[in-house]
Amino acid sequence: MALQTNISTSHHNPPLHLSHLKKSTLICNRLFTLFHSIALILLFSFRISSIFTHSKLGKNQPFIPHLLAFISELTLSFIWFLSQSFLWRPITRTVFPERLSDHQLPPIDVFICTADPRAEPPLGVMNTVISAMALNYPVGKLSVYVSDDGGCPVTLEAMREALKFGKMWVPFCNKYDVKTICPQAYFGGPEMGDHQFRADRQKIKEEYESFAHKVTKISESSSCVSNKDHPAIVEVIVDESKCDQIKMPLLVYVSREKRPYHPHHFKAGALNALLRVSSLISNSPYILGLDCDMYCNHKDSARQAMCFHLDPDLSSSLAFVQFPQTFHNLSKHDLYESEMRSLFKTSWHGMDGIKGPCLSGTCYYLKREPLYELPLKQEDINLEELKQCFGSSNEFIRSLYKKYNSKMDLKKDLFELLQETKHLASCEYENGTKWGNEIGFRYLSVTEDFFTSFNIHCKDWLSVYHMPPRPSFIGSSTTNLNDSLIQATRWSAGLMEVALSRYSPIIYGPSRMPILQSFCYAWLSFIPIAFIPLWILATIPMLSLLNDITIYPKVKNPFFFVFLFVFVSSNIQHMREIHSSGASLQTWKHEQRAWMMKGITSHLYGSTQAIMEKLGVKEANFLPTNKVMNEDEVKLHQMGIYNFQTSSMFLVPLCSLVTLNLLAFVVGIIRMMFHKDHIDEIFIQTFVSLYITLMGYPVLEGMALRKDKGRIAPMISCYSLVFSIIILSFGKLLVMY
Ligand SMILES: O=c1ccn([C@@H]2O[C@H](COP(=O)(O)OP(=O)(O)O[C@H]3O[C@H](CO)[C@@H](O)[C@H](O)[C@H]3O)[C@@H](O)[C@H]2O)c(=O)[nH]1
Ligand SMILES: [Mn+2]
Repeated sequence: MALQTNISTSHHNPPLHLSHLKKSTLICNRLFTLFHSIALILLFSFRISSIFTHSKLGKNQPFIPHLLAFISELTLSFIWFLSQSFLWRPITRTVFPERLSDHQLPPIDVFICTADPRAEPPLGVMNTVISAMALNYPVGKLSVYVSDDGGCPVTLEAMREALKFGKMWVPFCNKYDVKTICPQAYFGGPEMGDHQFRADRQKIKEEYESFAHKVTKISESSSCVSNKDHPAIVEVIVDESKCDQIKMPLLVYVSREKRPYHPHHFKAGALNALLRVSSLISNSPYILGLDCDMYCNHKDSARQAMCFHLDPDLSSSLAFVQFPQTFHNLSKHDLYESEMRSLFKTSWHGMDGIKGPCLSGTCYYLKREPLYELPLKQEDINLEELKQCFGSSNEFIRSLYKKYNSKMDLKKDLFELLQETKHLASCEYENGTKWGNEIGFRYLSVTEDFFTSFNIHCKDWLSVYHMPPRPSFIGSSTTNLNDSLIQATRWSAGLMEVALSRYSPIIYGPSRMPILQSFCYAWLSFIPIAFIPLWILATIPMLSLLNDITIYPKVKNPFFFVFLFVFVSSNIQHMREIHSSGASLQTWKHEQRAWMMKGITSHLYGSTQAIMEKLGVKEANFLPTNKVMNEDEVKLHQMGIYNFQTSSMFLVPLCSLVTLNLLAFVVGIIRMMFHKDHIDEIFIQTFVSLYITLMGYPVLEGMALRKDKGRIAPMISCYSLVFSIIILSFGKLLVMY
């Protein structure tokens, strides 16, 4: 297919990167937005007139159901409207890293966060560490920091082993130009090459196995647990067993001080401690942020990122280069939408065409500078003021104005330096400073990536999204309903914390960034409010049907086609998006289902959590997702069968709503059969119930047909029955108003 592309280049000669804009997609998107908007305006006009004339509708036409239906339509339209900003100007990019020479490359500090050795097995974390050390980058310009929020001695011990193994692994990767630089992933792949290579590969494989065995063994010990009460630990890992012939990136272990009752601000707190500690040790101007399960899968990602960071036209205003998150454990039926396709394959490209994608927590190359707001001119520098802002450490403040440290001074003052870093990683250090509020990663929300990113963009920084054909980073995604819903609840809470704060993008954004960009951020922060229309649509049409109330236009009414158009057009838009990101139509079904399931449960609970935090009745919480695989679970996941082993809090609403809609559908059909003249009136409502029943079919199957471990337990079905009765009695109230 011939693509009409608009290419814009950087002014480096020859260019370091190109960006492509597909004009045809752009025109198509905008026309679509136009037609859909017109349909929505017509739909509102129907609603408004039917609400205002409801008194004329007769005694069977109460007001509340119409009002609720209108609220659901308004909310959905609002979300839809904001989401159009992502389709305004999507772009893609190409880079030419071979045009950069080694001496140009700036130093990079890699930050790897881990929090819980039980949920995040140390062997997996070490694979990430090793893959980062094997990046194709000048050795002296790469430092790897591990933040261990678990404060676990096993992680430290594992790092010593990782450095030893790394000394064999990195030369092997260099010698054979190995692409998969994460050992675990590499040995899971095919083996190709000549005799010499096979022999070397076999040798290094044995070394890896022995390393993996050691780490697994120490991970089984009773000391492999989280410690929530300990002083700061900072250690530069050195390998004494071999002389220092093989140069390796600097490897540093950091576990900030933890005390019960002292708020530690989860991952953002860990990252800020790393920012300070690393500034005394290597102080590189760029940071590669990684979650502990996200290994480097492309040795050139750092060089690719530098194609943007070193472009003379872009450099001074570019805050970060974001790569997509990709996952090794997806199933071809992505039941729980763990792939986050819409974000990484659509939304981020869209934002990239405005002022850049949102920071995504991991897989980013971020400049240090946007996290600090420093007085740039020498005469503006006031030490006291700086201390109030950045804390009491003179050493740290000096680092702010210093170029990165070379390894030379490091050896000399290591002891003193480490003392100071412990002070920087202590609980007390941030007291009374601006850390987490105006500098560093922000604490307001448990989705620290989202909120920090919003702050950076508000200050007019740019970002870039780069999605090379070979994934640069690969991690593990959630593979069961329970983990997915818990994770979605945390995200919902985090996003709503921002949406409900004074930094709400819809209010705080427009004066500080292009309007379309603030719409993108607003859309992201308002994702959770989808619970409102979803709950309404799952209950009101169904209850109205059961209680003889008509809330949608009759088939003969011209507005019927407006509703039909809106429904069909929004789904076609979704399908078109899926198609253009290369996924199959199955994905449409799975994404619709996941959206409904998460909307009914996670978004509701997350929003409630955020509201309770706002009222001061509950504290924020960050439960790391589980990265340990269970064989039965993996099987179900690969076969595309839902695993309903989760709490009743999640299951009961789902079971009740699906069953009630099935009931309503049956009642609707019976009524249509016996009173042909009713078809006209109840057609849409019956259809809504059918649609929800079909979307919820796996739930019905889980309740009634399945016998395996992943089914829905009979006890849950009993609770659901009780809950359904409550909903039905609520329906009786509706009729009255
Ligand atoms: O108190 C904490 C909690 C978590 N983490 C680390 O944060 C990372 C992300 O946590 P994970 O449990 O994997 O959460 P996910 O939901 O998978 O993470 C997504 O969402 C987070 C925000 O909620 C972002 O920070 C992540 O980058 C993004 O991948 C992991 O490396 C954890 O070790 C900490 O360092 N300290
Ligand atoms: Mn994760």
